This record gives sequence, C-alpha cells and structure tokens, in this order.
Amino acid sequence: MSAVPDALSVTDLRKRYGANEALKGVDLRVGEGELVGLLGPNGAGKSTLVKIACGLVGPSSGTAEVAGAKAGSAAANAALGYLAELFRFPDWLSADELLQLHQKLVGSRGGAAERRELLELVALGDVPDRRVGHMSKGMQQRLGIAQAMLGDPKLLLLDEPTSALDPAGRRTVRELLETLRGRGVAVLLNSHLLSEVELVCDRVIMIARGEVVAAGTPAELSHAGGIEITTGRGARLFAQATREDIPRLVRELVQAGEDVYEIRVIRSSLEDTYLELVGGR
Ligand SMILES: Nc1ncnc2c1ncn2[C@@H]1O[C@H](COP(=O)(O)OP(=O)(O)OP(=O)(O)O)[C@@H](O)[C@H]1O
Repeated sequence: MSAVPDALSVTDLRKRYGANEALKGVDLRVGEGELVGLLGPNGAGKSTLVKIACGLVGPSSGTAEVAGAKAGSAAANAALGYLAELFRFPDWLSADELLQLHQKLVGSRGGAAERRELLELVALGDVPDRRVGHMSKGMQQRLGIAQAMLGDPKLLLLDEPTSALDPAGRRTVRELLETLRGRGVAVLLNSHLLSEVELVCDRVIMIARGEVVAAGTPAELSHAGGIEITTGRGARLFAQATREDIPRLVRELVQAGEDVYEIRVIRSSLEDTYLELVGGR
C-alpha cells in the first residue's frame, strides 16, 4: 500500500455557477514533491480549481483532497500553502516580522528556528531585518514563498510566481522551486509563461473550457518536428525523421560525398501544443 497520499487529488470535479459550468468533470493529481504546471486561457477554470482546493468555494459534485484530507477541512488547510499573484505585504514589516505575523495566522509553532530556516531557503537569510518596502520584487516574491511554506505544507499553490520578475529573478525562483521539490513539497503552478513552465515543471496539465485537454511531461506535450541537417549544400529538413534516424542519415549523406556541419532535432514548443489544443490563434 502506498503510505503517502497525493498532495492533491481531484476526481470528476464539477462546479456550476448558475447556468455556467466552470468545471466539467476534472480529474487530476499532483504527487508528493511533484512540480506541476496548470495552463489554460482566461476563464478556463483554473482559479475555480484552486479555490476549491483551498476550500474557498465548494464543488457542485466530485471530490478534491489535499494530502488525503477533504479540501476545505482543517487537515487539508494545514497541508496547504498559497501565494496569490498580486499579494501585497505591509511595507513597514521586516522579513522576520512578516513571517512571525503569518506564523500566528497559520498557528505554526515553528518559532524563530522555522523563520530562520525559511529565510535561508529563499536566500533572504542575510536580511531578516530588511523591510518589505526596501525589497526588490524578486525578494518580495521569495518572501511570499517563504510565507507560504510556514507550517510545513505538503502542497503549495502558486499563482504566476515569476510573471513580474526580471530574468535573473525568474531564474532564482525557478531554482527555489527545484529546491522545494527536493524537500518533498509539491507545487501546483498557475502560469501563463509557457517557457517558464516548460523549464521547471515535471508535468503540465492543460485545461480549457472547464476540462483537462492534455496532461503529460513538457517533452511529451511537445511534438517531434523532424531533423534538420546542414551540409555543405545548405540546411535540409527530414520532416518524418526522429532522433533514432540521425546516424543512418549522416552515414548516407557522408557516403554521398557531403560534409555535415550541423544537426538539429526540431521540436514544436509547448506553446505550439497549447495553441493547438486551447485555440487562441
Ligand atoms: N463567482 C463566480 N460567479 C459566476 N461565475 C464565475 C464565478 N467565478 C468564476 N466564474 C466563471 O467560471 C468560469 C471559470 O473562471 P475561472 O476564474 O476559474 O477561470 P481561470 O481559468 O482562472 O481564468 P483566469 O486565467 O482569467 O484567472 C468563467 O466563465 C467565469 O466567468
């Protein structure tokens, strides 16, 4: 028997707002320590799903469980950390004071040791007394993630955690998410930045019009697009070829007297797949 329940498990989840069915039977799971990207256009039902996981709205039917407990229950909420896209912490609080305040709000008994450990984790260990108002956006975002980690949650729900950051800040947050995975914390990442999701997520779930339209690893969701080989005569695309065909293709070209300069495996991006499945072109 598997001892560890999924961080998030959703079965045939439906949510109706009047005549509008925001979720039409969604099944998905996020395993322990898994980093899953949730993608979908505006109005797809992503926020509704996250609100149900947090217990902020109830489902019309179906089930949602956080670490094995019914979403909305005290046990589920204790196993959950959440950071909204547009959070705003009071400017006058220091990093340490902010965490102290949130420890009280979530009932964490971790004390100074937990705060120190989390500030170290998000690379703010050197500046516990820095006030929020004197922090860069990237530092505030990392502080937000530390705040969401209070109380040792099993699942973090993060809304657009990198969209307001510059490339260096994005990379730092990406690395932080990878560290969380190493600690067994699962992350459901809601983002429109497909390239970010592609770089960091173990799995991607695409949702459109209230339904899951695709799920898989970023590699599985990016189609093969052939092999491009550049010889002395220029670049040529072998559209039906895959990586396994490369040795044979190169042998044949060399035998035919051509010099091979470059070989590229062409993949369509996650973005191509996304646009095909959810529309938007
Ligand atoms: N409280 C509500 N009352 C009525 N309809 C709602 C309510 N909340 C959401 N909806 C509708 O449910 C559908 C799904 O909305 P939801 O906010 O979950 O989408 P989303 O994927 O999170 O979109 P976005 O990316 O814009 O946040 C939409 O058609 C929306 O208008």
